[in-house]
Parts: sequence; structure tokens; C-alpha cells
Amino acid sequence: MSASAPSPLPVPPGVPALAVEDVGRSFGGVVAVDGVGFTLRAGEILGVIGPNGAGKSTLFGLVAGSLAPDRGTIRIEGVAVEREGAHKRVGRGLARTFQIPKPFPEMSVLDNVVTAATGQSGERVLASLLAPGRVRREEEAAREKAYALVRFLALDHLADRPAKVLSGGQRKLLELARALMAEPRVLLLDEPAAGVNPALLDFIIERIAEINARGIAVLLIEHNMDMIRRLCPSVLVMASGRPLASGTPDAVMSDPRVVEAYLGGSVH
Ligand SMILES: Nc1ncnc2c1ncn2[C@@H]1O[C@H](COP(=O)(O)OP(=O)(O)OP(=O)(O)O)[C@@H](O)[C@H]1O
Repeated sequence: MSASAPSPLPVPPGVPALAVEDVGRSFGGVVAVDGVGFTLRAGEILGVIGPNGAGKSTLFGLVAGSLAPDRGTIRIEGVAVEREGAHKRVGRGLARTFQIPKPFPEMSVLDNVVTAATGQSGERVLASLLAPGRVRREEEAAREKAYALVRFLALDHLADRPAKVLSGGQRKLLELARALMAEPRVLLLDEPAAGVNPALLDFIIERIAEINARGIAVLLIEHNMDMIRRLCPSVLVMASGRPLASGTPDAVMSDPRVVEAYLGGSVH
């Protein structure tokens, strides 16, 4: 285990890191998520798979807080958060990556990671006027932490380069570093394998395993079954917004209902 990997705070015994119960969300007449639930404990990793349009991204948005559920509960370490916004949930220990990372292109790789923690709020500007020493020390600590993460994700040779020079796979690594800056105890990963070349894919899989091994609960939405098989002891299969099956990747992929869903029997 690398010394620079993040260490989560302990979760109270018996309380799941993330508990989702019977969530639902429609868009006009389209029922995107309908009665989905699962529990994720500290140190667990759960894959969510399903054909296009199954409702995976919507479920992800509901958990991350970018979408509000029509029904159901979402608890982070026992606290109901379904009415809270995404920012508040980050403060409760939840972080996410995006399917299509959008770093600040002209900003350096390192600064992209640093700003994931600090932002540029007016409150901060005021603090830097009132307590410049403290703010400077905090910023130095943030830069050190960001650099350790950049090294953990093998981007240190690019730390000072603008983010626009990164390849698609390197952007995924930067995205992961930005999410880890918040020291999450629950990490939501939205298709981390998409657009990543096979060599880098191995490295991303290794790093996700290492992050998870430190006790960070991971929810992984992914179409890449190689990544799912290598990382997830258990997966939830969604189809037409509903939970269709759960179990080991091999077990669910040989389930005739899942095969049918992927062949287009029950989803578009
Ligand atoms: N903002 C929206 N407005 C209207 N319909 C939406 C919206 N978001 C999702 N949907 C619909 O909800 C359903 C589920 O979509 P969602 O994107 O969650 O599926 P998905 O499993 O993530 O698909 P993919 O694997 O292609 O990303 C689809 O029928 C989709 O068209």
C-alpha cells in the first residue's frame, strides 16, 4: 500500500457507509429508476451494470445528489441525505467522478487537484484577508496532499503541465485524484474505464482496488466487464429502471434474464 493513499475515518460499527432503499425517479412519463436499493459497507465494492437506458446514470445522480429522488431513502453512514444537495453530501464523506471528466484545461494538473478541495469561494477570499498565515498554511498542506495523490496516480511527471495535454485515460486518473482530495469514505465511480487504453486500464483497476482496500466503499458503474470482474465480488444488474439480478459477475451474466435484457428483450 502506498503511503500516499488516503485513509478514511472509521465508520461506526454496524452502520453501512451507504444505504439506498426503494429509490425512484421519473422524467415526465419516463420511469428512469424504479424501486432500487442496496447496502454498501466500509471496504465493500459494488458494481452496477445494465444495458443502455437501464437507469444506472440516474441512480448515480440520485446517490450523488445531482438529482432528487421522487421516493426512497439514501443514507450516508446512517444519516438521511436524500433531500440534501451534492455539495452537502461531499461534506458527509461522499465523492464522485464523472463519466466525461472536465478538468480546467489551462490550469496545471496539480492545481486541478488542489482546487478540488478549496474551490474559490468568497468566504475563502475573506479568510485570506483576515487570517493570511492560516490560509497560507492550509494551502501548503493542500498542495502537499494534492501532490501525494498525483504521485499515487502516476501523474507526477505531468503535475506542472496544463490539464489539456492529458490523454483520455490520464483525465480519468486526474478525476480520481480530484475526488480523493475530499477524503471520501464512499466513492462513486461513473464509468472509469470508458475511453481508457488497455495498459492504463490495468493501472486504474489496481489503484481502485488499493483505494477500496483502505476501507473506502466504492460504487462502480461500468460497462467494461473485465473491470467489473476484477474489482467487484458482487454486482447489481438494472434493466428498465428496476433491479433485475444481483450476485457475482459470473453468476449474473449467465442468468437468462440478464442475457435477455442485454440482447434487447426488455430495454431499448
Ligand atoms: N434528464 C432526463 N430527461 C428525460 N429522460 C431521461 C433523463 N435522464 C434519463 N432519462 C431517461 O431515463 C432512462 C434511464 O436513463 P439512464 O441514463 O439513467 O440510463 P443508463 O443505464 O445510465 O444508460 P447508459 O448506459 O446509456 O448511460 C432512459 O430511458 C433515459 O432516456
